[in-house]
Amino acid sequence: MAEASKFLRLFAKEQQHTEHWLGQRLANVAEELDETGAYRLTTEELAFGARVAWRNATRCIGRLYWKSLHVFDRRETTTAEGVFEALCEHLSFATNGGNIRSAISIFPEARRGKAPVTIHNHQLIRYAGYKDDATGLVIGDPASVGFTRFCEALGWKGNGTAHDILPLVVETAGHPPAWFEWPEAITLEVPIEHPTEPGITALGMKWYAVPVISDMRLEIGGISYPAAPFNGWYMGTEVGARNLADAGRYDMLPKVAAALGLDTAHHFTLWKDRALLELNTAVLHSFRENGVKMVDHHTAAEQHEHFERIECRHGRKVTGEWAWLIPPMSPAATSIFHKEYDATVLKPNFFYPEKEAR
Ligand code: HEM
Ligand SMILES: N=C(Nc1cccc(CNC[C@@H]2CCCN2)c1)c1cccs1
Repeated sequence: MAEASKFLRLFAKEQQHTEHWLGQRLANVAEELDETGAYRLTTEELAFGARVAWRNATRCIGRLYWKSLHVFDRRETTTAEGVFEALCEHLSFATNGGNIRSAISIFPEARRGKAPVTIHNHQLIRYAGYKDDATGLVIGDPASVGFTRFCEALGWKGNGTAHDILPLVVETAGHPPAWFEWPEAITLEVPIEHPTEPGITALGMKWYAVPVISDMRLEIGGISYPAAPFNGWYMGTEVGARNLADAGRYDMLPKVAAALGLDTAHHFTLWKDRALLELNTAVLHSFRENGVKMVDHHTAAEQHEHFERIECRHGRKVTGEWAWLIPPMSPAATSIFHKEYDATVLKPNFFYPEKEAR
């Protein structure tokens, strides 16, 4: 009841409900908890809770837009086919022809610690990774090798290319995991081209438009929603400085450096930094050319500053995790680097499944 009343007080305060309304709501919830050991949020309370969970996400640089999160209340959807259909609708709404809109789909809450719906994907759209155990070579995304093998064990078969989109794998109570191939029409991708270096374009890189995190648990007022996939748009460095650059991911820096004719024999030529810069330039250029929303890390940092000012103006303390808020490229060139952040984890919030300490 403590978590419930804390959340409902927050809801009443920020939505300007009267003391009378709060008294009534708390009495009803107390009765529901007494009778059934659980209580149910209204759709309005659920949507407010999901938006505040984003506002409280200490690692998120994109929180300025927390109020505009579109919430799909899918608490009545309990079949695998229903989940797939709901997520196709979510992806279409979010993609919006490239003018990406932030959204979350919230499936039924856990009951007695059991999840009625489990989504096994880390992200709804992600590339497969095929590892040859003999040579150790990987085709595709090395981060997906384990999940790719899981999908193959379920009967899924990819085309063995570096950009095979993995299926949705959803498990509902009492049934084995089911997999579903996403319809072509809703998996928008962007070919990565460099505005002036044809050698980089010739590398044939591409990335998907919409990141949808589908393996985090949403907690609101003591209720846990284990399946609550949410999407925003990408910050360019996520694709250009990590997914395509990391040695443990697509490891493209040596190839980009070769395309630029750089001297890679010594660190002091800063060839890695020059390759990173041109790769990230290509990523931002390509998303913009294709009309797919993406934010550069300087603009994102400014937007976070704006978020901080608004939160202070509303008398709310800003919480943040510095090491995650700073971008992986030129961090000290953004204002975030030169500030300290209170890493307190407020609720509602998003957690990794095991509710591990963060
Ligand atoms: C709208 C555009 C958005 C942008 C540009 C953005 C940007 C980011 C970035 C760059 C990260 C760090 C990710 C990493 O380093 O792997 C992050 C983390 C996070 N974001 Fe956002 N975000 C956006 C929207 C959202 C939305 C809509 C939600 C939820 C409703 C959200 C919740 C989170 C959470 C929970 C984390 C931490 C993830 C973790 O702990 O692994 N973000 N965001
Ligand atoms: N732009 C985004 N990026 C993002 C947000 C949260 C989590 C992640 C994935 N983070 C995990 C990876 C893998 C290790 C470090 N980063 C990406 C968004 C994804 C969904 C909504 S916004």
